[in-house]
Amino acid sequence: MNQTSNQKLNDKTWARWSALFVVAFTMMAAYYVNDIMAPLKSMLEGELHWTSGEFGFFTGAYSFLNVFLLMLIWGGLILDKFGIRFTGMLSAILMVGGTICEYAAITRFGGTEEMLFGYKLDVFMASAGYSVFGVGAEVAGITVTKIIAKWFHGKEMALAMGVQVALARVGSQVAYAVAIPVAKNWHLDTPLLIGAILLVGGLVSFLCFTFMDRKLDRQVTIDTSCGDDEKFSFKDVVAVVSNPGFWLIALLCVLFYSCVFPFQKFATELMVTKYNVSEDIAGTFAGLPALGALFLTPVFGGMIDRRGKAASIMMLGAFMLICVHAIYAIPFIHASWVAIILMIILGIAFSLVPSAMWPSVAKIFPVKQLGTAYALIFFIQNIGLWGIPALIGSVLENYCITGQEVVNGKTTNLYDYTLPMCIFTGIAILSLLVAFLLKSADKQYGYGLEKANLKK
Ligand SMILES: C[C@H](N)C(=O)N[C@@H](CCCCN)C(=O)O
Repeated sequence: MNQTSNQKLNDKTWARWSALFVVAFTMMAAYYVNDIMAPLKSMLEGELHWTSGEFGFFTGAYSFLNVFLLMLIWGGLILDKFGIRFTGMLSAILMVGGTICEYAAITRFGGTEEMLFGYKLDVFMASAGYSVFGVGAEVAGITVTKIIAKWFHGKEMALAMGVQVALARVGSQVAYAVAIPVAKNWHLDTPLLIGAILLVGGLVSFLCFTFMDRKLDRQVTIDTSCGDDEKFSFKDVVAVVSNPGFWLIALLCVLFYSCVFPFQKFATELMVTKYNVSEDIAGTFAGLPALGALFLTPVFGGMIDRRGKAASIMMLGAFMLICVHAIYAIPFIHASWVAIILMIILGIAFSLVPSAMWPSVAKIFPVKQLGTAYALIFFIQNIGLWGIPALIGSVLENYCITGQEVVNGKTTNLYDYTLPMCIFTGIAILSLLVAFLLKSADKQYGYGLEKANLKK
């Protein structure tokens, strides 16, 4: 009896997993909206006359405010000052607001010739909305990591983090699979409208979480060690950036993710133009890495927990990435089955590296510096997520147009993707080099990355 009354809400399995699924739904909606415009690149070009450069600018806008206004750093500070409930709600509101702005840009001003600050009004406004959404999505990302740390402290924390990332991948995969069919059957803006509705659902679901979390806080003194330890402080910033492991993980993170997320944004068009995949299913192909990662991330996470070898696995993932991008770059291979197999291999790499990388952060830094480390790594990662799409879009527009085609009265460009794929291959080679340096640093500084997480 006494034992039951001392039990905190997160001691109950059903309660902590319900809390996880509730916040994971918000993140799933966020990942859907993050990826929903990518498969529509050619339609944006045909219907709204967006160039590849404009598409790249729009795609990179996700990270613009995070990088140039340091929003991830402020987000970290707000998270520590005002807590997970306030910050989570704030980020969900930013995601909804940004998406509504993006939707209004496309519906109200789509295809306009009006200019603002040297950009077409619709491109500028959609990018501004996507940028605000990006702040919400990234801050929500660190907030959810902290929520899991609080609710699963001393429990199945790694599994919970793996399940949350896996569920987020469902959002991505659905976005890639449905965007073109939905846009063709209804309107170009319908997939985004669905995203806005999902995000409102995500906001409501986060609101439900706040009630659960308030109840948890009201119960017998919750072990606050995790909350206090994760506070963002400038002393911790200095400690984190003085650690060589930080720079290697952050570099690997920016290089690896720059080869995956930005590549996926252009992959639908690559499938159609180079591998003659039908437009209706090209998005599903582009989303395959997310689908693979959905199943494999928890599996590889469990393997690494038991057997270790995280540094070697990051090297293997980076090597697989080089092979995938290098084969995509070969100009004379046009078989669609090759494209599918490469996407599956990319999915395996996309499961291997994150399931080894994120828990490694927890091995390199003490708990009190973890929140700071994650915020700074996300910040550096966002530099790549901003710069690489803009670079690829501009390269496509300036060097890769090979002709034009008219489909249903709408003119779109044809592109040769050899040069962009060579750029992705180059970045992947750098990521392997950094993964190798990380493995050497692990030997030198004894981070224990190759050791199993679970004690036998
Ligand atoms: C894009 C975002 N900054 C990111 O890196 N997301 C990761 C998951 C991070 C989980 C950290 N606990 C992803 O692989 O989607």
